[in-house]
Amino acid sequence: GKSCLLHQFIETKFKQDSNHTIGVEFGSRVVNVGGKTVKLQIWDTAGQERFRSVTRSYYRGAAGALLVYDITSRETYNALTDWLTDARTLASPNIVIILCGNKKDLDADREVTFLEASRFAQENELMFLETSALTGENVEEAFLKTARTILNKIESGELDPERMGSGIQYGDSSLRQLRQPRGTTAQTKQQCNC
Ligand SMILES: Nc1nc2c(ncn2[C@@H]2O[C@H](COP(=O)(O)OP(=O)(O)OP(=O)(O)O)[C@@H](O)[C@H]2O)c(=O)[nH]1
Repeated sequence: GKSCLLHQFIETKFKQDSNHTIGVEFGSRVVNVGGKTVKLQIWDTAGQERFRSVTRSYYRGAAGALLVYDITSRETYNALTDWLTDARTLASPNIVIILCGNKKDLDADREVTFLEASRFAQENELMFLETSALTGENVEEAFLKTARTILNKIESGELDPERMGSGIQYGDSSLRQLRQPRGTTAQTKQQCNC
């Protein structure tokens, strides 16, 4: 459901006749997160094993990741451990990961319970949501939750955007003050206006 989730997030509609992704595709959307304008650049990687060597090169420099399985397929759930290992070893150790149990609309065909997956998420320090790329349920939330958590980590100093491979780039140099206390930022702005 990766391509359909990305399409739903960017176009706000369900992608009919989605084919297997060849290698990697790309999408971006500008969003507002906590009053800040953020451009999210998203890589949609192929899930098929034959593309693994290509997709592995795209982990580096990612600030966040959506780890997706299909709630109607235990096989996709069982594969999560391998995908998670790849994400943690190939991306930054600070990477923010949200687990998405997709195809929430197909509850009658469910093979993985919400409780089981939320336990897995908790054990592995992942955020967790069940989504539906078909109805759009929780899709925006999944991307925005990831963006908000990344931004919070910058504000708390846990994540340094200036570090090589952080996956974050300021669009405007004044935003570098993101890590300063709120009062300081306002004061600096005032000084600039003089
Ligand atoms: N019912 C339902 N079907 C979905 C949903 N999301 C995706 N699908 C279907 O699941 C199939 C695979 O979706 P994709 O988004 O192409 O999956 P993918 O993860 O990008 O696949 P790869 O590129 O091969 O890794 C397609 O037939 C979609 O129509 C959903 O939320 N609900």
